[in-house]
Amino acid sequence: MTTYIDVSDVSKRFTLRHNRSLKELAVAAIRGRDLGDTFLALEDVSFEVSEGETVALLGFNGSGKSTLLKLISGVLKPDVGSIRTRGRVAGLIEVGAGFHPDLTGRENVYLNGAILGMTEAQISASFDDIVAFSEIERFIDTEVKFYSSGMFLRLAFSVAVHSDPEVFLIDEILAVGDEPFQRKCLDRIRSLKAEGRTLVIVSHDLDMVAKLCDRGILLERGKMVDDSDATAVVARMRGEGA
Ligand SMILES: Nc1ncnc2c1ncn2[C@@H]1O[C@H](COP(=O)(O)OP(=O)(O)OP(=O)(O)O)[C@@H](O)[C@H]1O
Repeated sequence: MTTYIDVSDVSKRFTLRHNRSLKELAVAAIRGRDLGDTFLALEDVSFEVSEGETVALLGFNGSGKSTLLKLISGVLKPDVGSIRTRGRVAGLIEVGAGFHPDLTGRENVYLNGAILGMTEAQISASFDDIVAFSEIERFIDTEVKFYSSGMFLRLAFSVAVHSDPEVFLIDEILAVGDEPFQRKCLDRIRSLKAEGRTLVIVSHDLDMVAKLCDRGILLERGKMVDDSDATAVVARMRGEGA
């Protein structure tokens, strides 16, 4: 099986900012001390994802799931280690990311499609389908700064699925969609899975991920503590045995 995502010995540290008084800053400068408090969000994480696998990134709040997804999508770079992906990667990670607020929905479809590697001709050919799937026809010529978070999600999800990605990364954002749209997204995700696309999903909806995903990777305070069957990892999170 071809490897589509290769995460190798990855660590990511963030600097936490604090408000300091001028005096504290001056003393630190004179003594040559760094006031930056750093936080290790991911520590030595390694795994590979093969073509056609559906992987859930699991863990409690702050365990590093979104950071890991951002690293895979290329939005963030690791401090240590390397990440390699193969084929077109479409990430639905932050609501509204990749959209320009002053452009209309229509213009943003072209912008987003281009970011996802589609040619102008491909976007034009899929444009009507993209808009129909999103169900925001009436607002397609409105500037997206007036969109609700659900409308952003609708358009972003629709462009991403029509960009024909080999690897699809989805963070919690489906949660901002209303129930009928969430159901429609899940149907589409299931058909991507059936087509053999590679999926990595972050969600706190444990029943959904256990049903949808083959494999679960469990993070605890930035460390990978389990990598097995999604149902088994979900059971472990719920304290139902290892
Ligand atoms: N840009 C940043 N600067 C500083 N700290 C950050 C930054 N991004 C994330 N963190 C910290 O890294 C840790 C992991 O965050 P992350 O969003 O990856 O967790 P998560 O597992 O997705 O959590 P949740 O379930 O709450 O969404 C958190 O403690 C968070 O505060």
